[in-house]
Amino acid sequence: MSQVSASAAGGGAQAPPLPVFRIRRLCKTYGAGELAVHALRDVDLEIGHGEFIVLLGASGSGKSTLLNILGGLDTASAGQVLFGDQDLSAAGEADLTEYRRRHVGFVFQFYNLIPSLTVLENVALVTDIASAPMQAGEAVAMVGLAPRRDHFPAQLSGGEQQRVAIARAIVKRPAVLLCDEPTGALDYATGKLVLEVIERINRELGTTTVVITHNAAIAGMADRVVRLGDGRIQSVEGNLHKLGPAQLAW
Ligand SMILES: Nc1ncnc2c1ncn2[C@@H]1O[C@H](COP(=O)(O)OP(=O)(O)OP(=O)(O)O)[C@@H](O)[C@H]1O
Repeated sequence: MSQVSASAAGGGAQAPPLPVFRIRRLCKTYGAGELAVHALRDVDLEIGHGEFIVLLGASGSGKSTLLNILGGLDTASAGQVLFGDQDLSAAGEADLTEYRRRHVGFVFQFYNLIPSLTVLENVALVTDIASAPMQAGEAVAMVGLAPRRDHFPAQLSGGEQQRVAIARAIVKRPAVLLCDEPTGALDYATGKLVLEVIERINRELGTTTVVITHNAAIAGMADRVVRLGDGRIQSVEGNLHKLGPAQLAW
């Protein structure tokens, strides 16, 4: 995976980051015949190393489908998705499982923590299947929950549980962090705290990050904002001046 982990060697400050993902004419169709749903139609996109992408679009526009294909949870019907030099669109189930384990952290709207395990244990669980994880305690500290590491999920607020889910996603030092509505179940202030954690991980670990949201204000945090509509890319816009979560208002 040298193409993914390398920086833009010798490229100078203006060089664009090396692509982590190269998506070409990606199509995803669910079902067949009259019942066919064209969730993605000819999507072309490159996502650079360390980029923070916000994915916007109406309900049903294909955001989760794209994220799931990037994360190896779903497969393309046509077209190509390259992760570095690995062709995810040609990968079998075993290779996709290995890809997810090694390279991808997922954060969903609902936290899916194991209720009978403490914060630290929920995070440590993942380190067994990772090749070069950080210490579980380090990941818990990164999301600001060191004082709560021995608490159980039921003893935590929604935002704290989401931060545990983020610690679990990043403890294996994934190349890619994929977040599907990470603040969807949270109130304003808590949502901002969670966005701060995601932004910090992107900045400090250089983790390429894709965040799906219905909240257009979050777009201010992105390097680039990708809008989907009816399975197609409607626009891709760069932010010259990224905003921190504290500067966002909605
Ligand atoms: N497993 C599936 N079987 C059939 N159709 C599906 C399946 N998954 C998604 N779809 C359809 O594909 C289209 C895109 O769905 P997708 O979940 O990617 O949209 P989305 O933009 O993430 O929507 P939302 O914002 O509501 O989560 C929708 O029409 C959806 O109904």
